[in-house]
Amino acid sequence: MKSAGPKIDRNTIVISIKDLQKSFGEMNVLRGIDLDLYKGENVVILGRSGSGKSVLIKIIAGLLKPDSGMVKLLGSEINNLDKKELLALRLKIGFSFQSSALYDGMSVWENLQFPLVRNRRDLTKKQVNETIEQVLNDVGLLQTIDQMPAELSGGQKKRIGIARMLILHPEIILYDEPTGGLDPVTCVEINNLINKVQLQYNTSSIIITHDLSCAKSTGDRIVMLSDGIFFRQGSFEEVFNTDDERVKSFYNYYILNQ
Ligand SMILES: Nc1ncnc2c1ncn2[C@@H]1O[C@H](COP(=O)(O)OP(=O)(O)OP(=O)(O)O)[C@@H](O)[C@H]1O
Repeated sequence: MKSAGPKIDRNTIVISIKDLQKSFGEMNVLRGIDLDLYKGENVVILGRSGSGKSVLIKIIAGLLKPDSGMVKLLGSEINNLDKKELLALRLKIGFSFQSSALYDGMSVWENLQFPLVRNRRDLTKKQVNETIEQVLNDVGLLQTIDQMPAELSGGQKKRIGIARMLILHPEIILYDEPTGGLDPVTCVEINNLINKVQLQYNTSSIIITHDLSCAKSTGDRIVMLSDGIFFRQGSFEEVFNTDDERVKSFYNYYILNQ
């Protein structure tokens, strides 16, 4: 069970998705997805490999076009925005990629400085340095400031990836398999960081994963994706306290693969 979380504002919807559909040829990957994400909430989308989680998050991020349906981010329907408006909106959305997506040829400081100065030309050198140090401190890795990505562990790279996203203070964060490829102890650290970010940066997040521990500790709400629809949702306990074979088989699959 997730420990005491933030106050969720159920009067403010930051992501609204209605009847979203996406096919590739004959394959109907998303067959009518509806979801409202409330301000301050972390929603975990759980689904087996190939269930369409990445396709969904790419559509929300505006990287992939749906066949039909609607996605509203912070009150704006993304299909109705021109390129400039979409870019401005994207600045309010943080993407935490599975791969961390750091620039290998740049130090940690440079990896953070690059997006910051590109988007905040108003900052002085001193403010840039202070902002970088603050965000590195928040993810617990100030000591890596001069290191290169190749010198970091997988968990540290994930943290720096999260720091690079946080440096622009996003309102919404999309996490793609945040604990993918990490050992169980490092997974717990990343889960704790996701919760800390939610509280400290007042973010609302969608977390896609097939890691039940991650879902349990970070999700204020869990939705389960299978056969192109969300077939079950609620707290972790509500979702898993069932005889539904699709839920039980997911659970068994997870336990077997630990
Ligand atoms: N650009 C594409 N062209 C054709 N098929 C695609 C494309 N992107 C995804 N698919 C298909 O859509 C289905 C869902 O893929 P997706 O990557 O969303 O799964 P996932 O739930 O994220 O899986 P995993 O947990 O393994 O990352 C898969 O069958 C995949 O092959």
